[in-house]
Amino acid sequence: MTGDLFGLPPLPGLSSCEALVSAAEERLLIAAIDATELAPFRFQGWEGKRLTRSFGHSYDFDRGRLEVGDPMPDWLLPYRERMAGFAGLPAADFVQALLIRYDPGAGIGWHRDRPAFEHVLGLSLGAPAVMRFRRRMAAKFERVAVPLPPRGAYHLTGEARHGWEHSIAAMAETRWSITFRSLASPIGRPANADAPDGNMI
Ligand SMILES: O=C(O)CCC(=O)C(=O)O
Ligand SMILES: [Fe+2]
Repeated sequence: MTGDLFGLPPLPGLSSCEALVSAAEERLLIAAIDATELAPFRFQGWEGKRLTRSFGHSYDFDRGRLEVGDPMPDWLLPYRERMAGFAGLPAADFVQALLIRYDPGAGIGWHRDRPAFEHVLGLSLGAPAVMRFRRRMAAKFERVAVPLPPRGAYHLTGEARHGWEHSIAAMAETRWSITFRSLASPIGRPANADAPDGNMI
């Protein structure tokens, strides 16, 4: 575990870990994600290029509210345990799992994760990527770029989670990710607290 993000300027609230899973586990996880029915991310009638599937509590961007979907499959649970351990938090707090496949040309636009969630844990598989962070400071944006190496994990909380937007540029090669999120409060927040503040497409 490191807070220094491979030598880049630290972003308070962001910590990362270079190899949370082995190459063999990475292959199994990619196969398990590909064996799961994924669908293009939907946002208020728009379709994104990345393919996603969530389990447990999920935020429905079309309806603008938190919903409870299918339970997490068993193969995800040991990884939820390991990632929560890396963050020093109880695994059971992570009530949402999100699987994403970014094929070439797919990325994720500038956004903050929905306020219904608090801690965000991410695991990167496949092609390396860069997570870009920005926040508006007076007239210009302050920016930080954080490498997301395959098999590495990151934990977003505090300032990095709430004070900055993040995005991933369109991928040239396929990347898969697994994200676990905890709820901001035991019952989440009202849907009307969740007005979108970024382009999720
Ligand atoms: O793919 C990732 O690691 C990040 C995904 C993300 O930012 C999100 O789903 O909110
Ligand atoms: Fe995000």
